[in-house]
Amino acid sequence: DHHDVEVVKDTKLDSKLLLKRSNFPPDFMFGAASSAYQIEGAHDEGGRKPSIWDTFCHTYPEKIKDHSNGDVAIDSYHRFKEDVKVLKDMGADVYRFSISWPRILPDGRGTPNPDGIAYYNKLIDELIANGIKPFLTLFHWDVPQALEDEYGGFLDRRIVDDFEYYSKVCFEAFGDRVKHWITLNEPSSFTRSGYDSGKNAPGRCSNRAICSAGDSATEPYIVTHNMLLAHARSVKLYREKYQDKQQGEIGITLVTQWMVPYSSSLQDTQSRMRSLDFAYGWFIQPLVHGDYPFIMRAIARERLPHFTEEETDMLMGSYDFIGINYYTARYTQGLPMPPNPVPISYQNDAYVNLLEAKNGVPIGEPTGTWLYSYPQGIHDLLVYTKEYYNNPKIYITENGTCEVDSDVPLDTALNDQLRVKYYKEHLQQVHLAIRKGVNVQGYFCWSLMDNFEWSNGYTMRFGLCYVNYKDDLKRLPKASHEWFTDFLES
Ligand SMILES: OC[C@@H]1[C@@H](O)[C@H](O)[C@@H](O)c2nnnn21
Repeated sequence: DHHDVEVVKDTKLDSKLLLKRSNFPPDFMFGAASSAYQIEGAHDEGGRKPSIWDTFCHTYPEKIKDHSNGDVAIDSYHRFKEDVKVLKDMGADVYRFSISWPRILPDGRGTPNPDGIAYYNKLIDELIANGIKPFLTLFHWDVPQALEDEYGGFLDRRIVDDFEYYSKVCFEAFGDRVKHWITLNEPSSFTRSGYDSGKNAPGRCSNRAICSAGDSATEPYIVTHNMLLAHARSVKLYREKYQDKQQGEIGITLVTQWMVPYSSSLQDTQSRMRSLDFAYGWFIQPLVHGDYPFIMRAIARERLPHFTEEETDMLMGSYDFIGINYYTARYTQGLPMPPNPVPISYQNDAYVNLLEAKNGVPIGEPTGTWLYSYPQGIHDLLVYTKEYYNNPKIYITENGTCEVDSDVPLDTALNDQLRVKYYKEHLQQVHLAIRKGVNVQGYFCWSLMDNFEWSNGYTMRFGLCYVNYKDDLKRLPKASHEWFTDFLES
């Protein structure tokens, strides 16, 4: 009756009004995220030696859309004080950034580089002096080239010891002031793009037209196994040697697109779960329940490594929080599985078509890139994680959208109303998930500034701030930066 309609209307209206910072839990942390190779530059300064991304961009410039690289990036190595001021003026509580492993340990191991330690100490001290808590990612894809040369990086079990030592150096150097640690950023993206499709460093895959070496049917599973073990050893070290004294927390950042069945057919609904298991369960299932998803064991069989009992004990529960990166969604269409499947690739093992549109209608608001805005997906992924994976403490360690770089006038480029809309709609969905009991305690925009977008170079802009690549990398706030500043005061 009339009253009910009013209630429904008010509730709907309410969700719009609710979007105030003060309607999030009082200790909920808001901020922005970045990563070393994408922002620092100074690729051969201060003792830093190449990572696999330096090598990848210099060796295969044609694999980067604009043939660019991170040699200079947005020069945050020299401008970090300016970056911190942008965060401070915005009212950010936290800033997530990553440490460049080959800046701390130029040869991947051995004596720490004092200039590298000094740089991150200056950045951490600048953040704390401005009342901003640092969230540190130890690994955001930049494997030291020295370790890639010596034993193939994450393809070899030896990297577990080297990653543990690198973690130790960072816990020792920064742990007195850094209370939030993330071991790995998106191991699935690193594995899939580096060893299955080959489109990112180190550029390995089965297709010899794209990659000079690699095996998409086996290497993704080996690399992921070593990444999970490296993560678990780093957490074990922190808990045994540093956590009591330093009182910090440690976790991992995972990512998945949200998956929506293309139709209500059994084949498509099953393919939705299979896609989530292959993309997300590959990591969160071992971390929470101690082994890979059953469907992966059933399909990948002998190509999927096993954990020893000791490794399972070390892995299960090896997180104080789960970081979740969310951007977009896909429709899933199940593919028939042949009676005697021939191993081709990790991607093929999932027997799914991921589709960006249905009957010509995109799954979400398009951006001209792989990213379609599907706000409900962040809510669904959060509720799914709560229900299937023991209701962990969660930080949204990345969420954001992009525009394709173009020659539009500067004031047009700065008026990023699509990003304002994206943040409003996704924050509303995060708030709804919190109201449903999901234990989300922080949210990081990707990204603070436009920066080097991996194989898309500088052609995709994700920043709350515009970086003028044609005018000394000047930082200019976009409309979304203004909106977020107002939101953080609301
Ligand atoms: O593509 C935009 C961003 C990258 O810039 C980040 O480095 C990466 O962690 C990520 N994962 N998903 N989306 N992203």
